[in-house]
Amino acid sequence: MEASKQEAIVSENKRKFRRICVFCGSRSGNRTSFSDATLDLGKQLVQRKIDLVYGGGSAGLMGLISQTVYNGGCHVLGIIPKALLPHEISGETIGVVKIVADMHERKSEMAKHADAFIALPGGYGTMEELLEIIAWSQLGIHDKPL
Ligand SMILES: C/C(=C\CNc1ncnc2c1ncn2[C@@H]1O[C@H](COP(=O)(O)O)[C@@H](O)[C@H]1O)CO
Repeated sequence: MEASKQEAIVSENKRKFRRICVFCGSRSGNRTSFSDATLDLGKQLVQRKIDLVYGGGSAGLMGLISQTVYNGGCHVLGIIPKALLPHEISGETIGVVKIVADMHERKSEMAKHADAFIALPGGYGTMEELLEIIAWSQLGIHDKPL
């Protein structure tokens, strides 16, 4: 095998986080710093060639992070319960959208597909997702960084 190919594989394997799950608001919130932080994170993911796993919504900070990562050329996987499709997705979908049965399956799929979790500002939904993923860590259900 060529040395350059070998180096590429080694550096790829060294890269710990290939897909990060981001929990964030389905609204933009009332401070521009929320959108600024979301945009910064999206750009960081793109710069580090890290793919995004998120809740699949197209509005608010969820829409902003997914659009930023997708436009930057990284893979975006959105996971959304069927019942929420008309509420959280409007217009064209971004990246790959996986439709699941319910909220629990959504969280479990998000956790399965990600190597780590990051929470940005959000509402009760974001808080719930973050707390559950922390609780799963405490219970030993996963050992992924958050
Ligand atoms: C029904 C279950 C849990 C209760 N609630 C939620 N669990 C997971 N995700 C949720 C819940 N409520 C809303 N969400 C989603 O969070 C996203 C951000 O919402 P925010 O309120 O704007 O922060 C959004 O996609 C919501 O659908 C059983 O497990």
